Amino acid sequence: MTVIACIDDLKRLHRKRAPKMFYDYAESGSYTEQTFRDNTTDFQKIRLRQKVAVDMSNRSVAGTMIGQPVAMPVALAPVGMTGMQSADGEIKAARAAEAFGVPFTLSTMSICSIEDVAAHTSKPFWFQLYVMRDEEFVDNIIARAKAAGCSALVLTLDLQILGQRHKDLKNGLTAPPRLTLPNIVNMTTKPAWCMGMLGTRRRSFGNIVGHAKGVGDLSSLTSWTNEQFDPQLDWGKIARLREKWGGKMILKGILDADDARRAADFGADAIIVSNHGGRQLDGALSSIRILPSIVAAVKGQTEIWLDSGIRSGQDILKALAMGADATMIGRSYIYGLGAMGQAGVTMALEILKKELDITMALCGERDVAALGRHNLLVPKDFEGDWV
Ligand SMILES: Cc1cc2nc3c(=O)[nH]c(=O)nc-3n(C[C@H](O)[C@H](O)[C@H](O)COP(=O)(O)O)c2cc1C
Ligand SMILES: O=C(O)C(=O)c1ccccc1
Repeated sequence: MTVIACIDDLKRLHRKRAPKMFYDYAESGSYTEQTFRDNTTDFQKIRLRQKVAVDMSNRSVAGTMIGQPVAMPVALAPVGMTGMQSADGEIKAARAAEAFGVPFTLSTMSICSIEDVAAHTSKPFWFQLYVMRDEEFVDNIIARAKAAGCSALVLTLDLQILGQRHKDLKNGLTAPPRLTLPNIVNMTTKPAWCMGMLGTRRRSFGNIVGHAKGVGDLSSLTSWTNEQFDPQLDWGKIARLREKWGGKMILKGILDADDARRAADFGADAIIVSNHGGRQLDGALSSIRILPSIVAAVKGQTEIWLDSGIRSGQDILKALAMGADATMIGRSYIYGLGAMGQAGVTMALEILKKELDITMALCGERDVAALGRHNLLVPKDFEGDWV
């Protein structure tokens, strides 16, 4: 029996158990992967201030996100093709999140459809929207998310055109996912994954097949995305989308203080400081490094959440202490899913919560709401002197 102690252990198992093309898809950053690497290494540059001889009983890591109670300030970020990491992956992840008490976000590019996930969960989840050129499709998917009872719309703004990930190109990753011979050969070495996939009919984009124009065409992820996604998305369109949706709206992919101000003035219920896990603009700063400038610009006007690079409870604590109101995780739960299905997602959440709680105690804090810069040792030049 392998003991799973940390997220990295789940990552190793994910790599072993899922087909190379899908593990690579999850583990990729765009181009040189500089931003992808910075996301994790920048967290490591921040250190923690130990405090002793303070009462550490009765601790709580619970909080709220857009008014909804959460077991810890962590939500599952939208991840496309989750259902290729493990059969029916979106349903498994949503169920694990629901049982744990944290929000789940379903991607537009999911394998299980909105209706599939709604049928297999009992609490509302959030829906992430990618704005397509086909307006009828967009209207329709918003209506479907409403009908399924989704309690927030997460509008992603940083991927109207796809940053190239070299591994996907080399592995021949297509949209929707189809198998080439080398990929089939690799899959024969992943028997549990194959059994899972043979046991489900959910193997294509569940929200899209039969809904979006041209979706039947088999092309690379890059060309397909660029054909489907609306390159004209701007603040005017965002306002019209909010009218159509009529509920809570979260803007994802903010990485600039001026954009954050614009989003706050717009009245976003939350913004997600994110570089898409290093998968889009290679060369952008890590989320944790840009966070202080965004906190300075809009703290208190809208909730500020952060994702990109969180791999431990210590990282969550650092993000909160740097001024984020909450966090999101992508790969940290995807590794769990690829390693052990629903139980692996639960395990990832348990690991993060335990790490967050213990680290908080060692910092002399009893409540995540009390975390702040006083808990951190940040190098003087951390934010950098960029001009
Ligand atoms: C495999 C993969 C697929 C993703 N798909 C989507 C998506 O469909 N929609 C979206 O808004 N973000 C997507 N993201 C970005 C995540 O929501 C999130 O911003 C990112 O994973 C955070 O970085 P982390 O993986 O280091 O936690 C994806 C990320 C990964 C790793
Ligand atoms: O891979 C991604 O990061 C992503 O968001 C995406 C983009 C196009 C299709 C599927 C997922």
